[in-house]
Amino acid sequence: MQGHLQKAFGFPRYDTQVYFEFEVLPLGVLILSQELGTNVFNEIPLVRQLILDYTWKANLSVTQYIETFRNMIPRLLSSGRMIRKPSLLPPNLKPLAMNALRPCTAHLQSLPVHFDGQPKQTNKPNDECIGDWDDEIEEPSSGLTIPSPVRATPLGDVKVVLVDCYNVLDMDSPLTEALNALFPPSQFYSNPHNSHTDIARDVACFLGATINECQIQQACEERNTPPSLHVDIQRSIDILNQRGYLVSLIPRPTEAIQREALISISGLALHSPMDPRELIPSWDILFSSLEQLYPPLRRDQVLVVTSDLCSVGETPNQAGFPTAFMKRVGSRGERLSIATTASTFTVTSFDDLVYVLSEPSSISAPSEPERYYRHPPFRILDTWQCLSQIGAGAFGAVYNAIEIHTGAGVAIKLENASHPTRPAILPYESAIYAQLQGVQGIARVHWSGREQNANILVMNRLGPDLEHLRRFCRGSFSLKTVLMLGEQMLASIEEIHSRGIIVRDIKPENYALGQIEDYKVLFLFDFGLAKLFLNPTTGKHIPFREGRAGLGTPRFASHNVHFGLEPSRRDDVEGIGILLLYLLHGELPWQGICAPSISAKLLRIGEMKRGQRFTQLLQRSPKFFTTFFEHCRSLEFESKPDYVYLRHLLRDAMAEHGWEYDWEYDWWNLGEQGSTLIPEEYKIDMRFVKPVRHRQLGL
Ligand SMILES: Nc1ncnc2c1ncn2[C@@H]1O[C@H](COP(=O)(O)OP(=O)(O)OP(=O)(O)O)[C@@H](O)[C@H]1O
Repeated sequence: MQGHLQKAFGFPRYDTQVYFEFEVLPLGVLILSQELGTNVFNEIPLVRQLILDYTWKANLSVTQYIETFRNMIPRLLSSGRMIRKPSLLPPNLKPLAMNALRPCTAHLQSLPVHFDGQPKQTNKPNDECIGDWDDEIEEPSSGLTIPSPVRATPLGDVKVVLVDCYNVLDMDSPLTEALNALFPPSQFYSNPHNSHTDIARDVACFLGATINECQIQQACEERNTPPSLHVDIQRSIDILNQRGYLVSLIPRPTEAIQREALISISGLALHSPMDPRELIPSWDILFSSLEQLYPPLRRDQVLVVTSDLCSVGETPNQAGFPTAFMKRVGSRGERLSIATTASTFTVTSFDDLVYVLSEPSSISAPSEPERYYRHPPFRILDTWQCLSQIGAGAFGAVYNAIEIHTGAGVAIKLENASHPTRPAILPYESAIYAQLQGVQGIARVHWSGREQNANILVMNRLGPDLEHLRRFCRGSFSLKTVLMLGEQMLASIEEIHSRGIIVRDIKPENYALGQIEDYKVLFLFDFGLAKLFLNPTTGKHIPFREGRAGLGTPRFASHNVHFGLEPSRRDDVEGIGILLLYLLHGELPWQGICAPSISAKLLRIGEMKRGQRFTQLLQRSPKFFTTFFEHCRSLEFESKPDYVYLRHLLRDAMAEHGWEYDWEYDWWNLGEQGSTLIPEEYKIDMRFVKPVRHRQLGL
């Protein structure tokens, strides 16, 4: 998030203590922050970025309002027409937010990683079958489907229709009139598409401020205009009553005058078992009061109709109620209808609702919020907002997300936890990550677990991967960059091996640079094929086996793997050697060869790696590569590679050319204007990144 903002606006980098709280609430309140309280207008770029990322079109207009409203503020303040109010965020949200943020890595650490491969589970993958043993780029798998958390509830049993009062009343009408009286339209705002009253109202909500509420109220009272009812409400309530439904209200903060309007609706049961100042209803309290009034009552007999399905607090779905998400088409209410969680169905008016209740079979297509859940934006555990998809792998998808309460950028890997044919890999990968936490060059894991029907892994967001960068650097890297990268790869693989894990899938797509302060550090990710090579109890090495199916990516696999030998540490190290050759030359001799079948092709590549073509490749590469591969290929199956020796080879090559390990890769400092070859989407404004002294890799 921070990098993103820096990139987009040259926005100053925030220290980690600063955090933003934002939530889209029905009133259009967008962002509330303790830190922002006194200087909110400087944060407009932030808000705009949030809105862009959220892609909730509805709120784009709110930003426009804010920007326009800025100009009004000094006048309003000096005229005494505006006062500041404390945050509108209900206090009960804060503990919730903080709980969600509690670091969960402790839990991760306790996850068992089973000896010799994948975790013991019923749909346990066989490592023979999960191999990515195909050099071709595959189409991403057919998309992730995360079933709705609540099964479409048969509505035949519904007895109570619990309606959000914002769906009943046109809350805008009196305020619009009052504000019109207070601020003549021509005075502040000239955009014909938005009235100044909209601006004032929305920005007041946004700021947690009130535009001289007394005056507005006075103006409302003078006109004696309670909010009008949405046109379809009375007729629909009458029909529902006739059909035996009880129509009741979800209590919301309503002014006396609004309550008056509500009372005027015949057939609407008015009772407020909760404190109406609570923005988020407590469903338990609400239900128990309904239960007392209309016993016996089950939760699936209470249909909640709301235009606010933000996943703040417990959602009605989670509380066990069937839910109708009401998105009024063509009204201001449509703009403010927000759903980040699933509902049982969606309606656009009370007429629709009446129809659906009489014809429950008409609910066929999944409701809109379910689609939200599958396609960003959607939210996980009220803590991470998924903004866009950044990648898809064999297992599922990876999303670009932000941690809502800190603004930190994270990547979220998701897989369908109960795919009928595909085994679940992510819990296994999470356990591997847990084992590797703290290793330099391994992304920090924020949380992993299962939510609804998805396995989830939340980790630090990384920057461009090496394949991406190679293409941007015109196909290959300089020797100096290759050496610097190689040294980091060897340093991290040594630590990974020291924790009993072999990676078995070394490839440029699995190495990426970090972000923000780690922008020069190389990270290894994707441990879907990683494996424990030491038995954690006995410390014994996995047994040597032959006739194994291929695993990993053939282009970078060691020659042994092509001939069916069980991979071990030596194969990871050889994979790094092959990867370095690839980065240096931009290609490998076995790319694009033809063979009658895949197995013939794999055998052919293996032969090339053992034969003349490999020797020729080494001959046209710097000398140290020959020594590097001699060492790798002299290792026994269980031998520990001499990482220090290999790194010395790279260091010596650097020294030979008089280069220092200065972390200045090819993609930095090119050209006189300091232009870089970093892919556009990863560019960061270096003015806002503290100078980082990366720790020299010790030998
Ligand atoms: N921490 C991260 N930060 C940023 N992007 C990431 C992160 N993790 C994964 N990605 C992106 O998601 C893509 C897929 O992730 P990953 O490689 O872990 O999945 P996979 O299914 O194992 O992939 P493959 O099948 O290609 O091996 C990556 O290529 C990368 O672009």
